[in-house]
Amino acid sequence: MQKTFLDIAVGVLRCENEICLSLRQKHQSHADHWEFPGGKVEAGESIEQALKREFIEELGVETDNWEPLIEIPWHYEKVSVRLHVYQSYDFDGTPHGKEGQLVRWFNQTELKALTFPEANQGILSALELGDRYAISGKFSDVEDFSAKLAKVLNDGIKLIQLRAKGLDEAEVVKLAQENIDAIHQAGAKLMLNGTPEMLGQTQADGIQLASNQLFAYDARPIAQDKLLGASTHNQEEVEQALKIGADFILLSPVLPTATHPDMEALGWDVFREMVKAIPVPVFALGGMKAERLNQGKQNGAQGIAAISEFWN
Ligand SMILES: Nc1nc2c([nH]c(=O)n2[C@@H]2O[C@H](COP(=O)(O)OP(=O)(O)OP(=O)(O)O)[C@@H](O)[C@H]2O)c(=O)[nH]1
Repeated sequence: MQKTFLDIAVGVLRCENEICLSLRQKHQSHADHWEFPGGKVEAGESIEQALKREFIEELGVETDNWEPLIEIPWHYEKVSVRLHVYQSYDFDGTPHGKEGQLVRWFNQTELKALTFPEANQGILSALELGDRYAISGKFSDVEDFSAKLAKVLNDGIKLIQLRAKGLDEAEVVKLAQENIDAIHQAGAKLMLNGTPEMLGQTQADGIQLASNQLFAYDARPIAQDKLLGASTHNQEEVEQALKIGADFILLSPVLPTATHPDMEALGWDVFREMVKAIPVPVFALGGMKAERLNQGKQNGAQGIAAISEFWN
């Protein structure tokens, strides 16, 4: 039976590096869990109207300029919710708990140690990941790799996947270690296209599992404080990725691509419908150009991923 979702407007209110949270109260579901303020969207209301109303009612602040961050469908035992998560830096007044709830500002690192309702994992990932994901392409030698990487970092890209099909595992590990400081100094994160064992030998931030690796696991194969990316092409792979606790998903090919000419492109309509059912950030891959970023976001993507567009 198709379950109906309750539409919930959820607001990530930001001030410089900090985010405003409130603590759910004893009489509520998820008591003593932190949450991003918000609540049920009333009939006839837009998400933005619901957010403005909730922030006045619950926190006593006027807010404006809400921008979509991520949409999260989630089935709790007694209720199914669709969290429409928006963010804004624009508010007037000092947020305070008008309904007796504790309200506090936290920086992004502190968020990781807090207890949230389960559905919020995808919000935390969306806040952590940027909107461009660069995948390494061809390089002639180690110097060439570092030069191409420097350009990616200089372009402000914060998420990079080391994918080097011609190298063996030890060489990939070595390449990762040689470049990790430059990546971290630029405030970026490195994903290894490889195995959990390889991750353990480096200071990389996570692994990107290829679609055919996803089925080798029954549960999350790496620690919670590392990032698990999953590469997928269809519904079955997406479900497996979620089963093993992927923090984010790459879905491809969205558009026809020269690197995989044999694969039929999903197209934006199918991509958008699939993303609607996925509770973690999804990057669009396949035929992506920088100018497609907005189109990707309008179709529900966290952002776009590409090899040739970013690595040259
Ligand atoms: N505002 C907010 N709601 C969230 C978050 N995460 C999350 O799963 N939810 C869920 O979305 C619903 C929010 O609805 P609500 O805010 O109108 O409900 P409520 O406080 O009266 O709590 P209730 O669930 O006890 O009815 C709850 O089921 C809540 O657990 C979040 O970060 N912020």
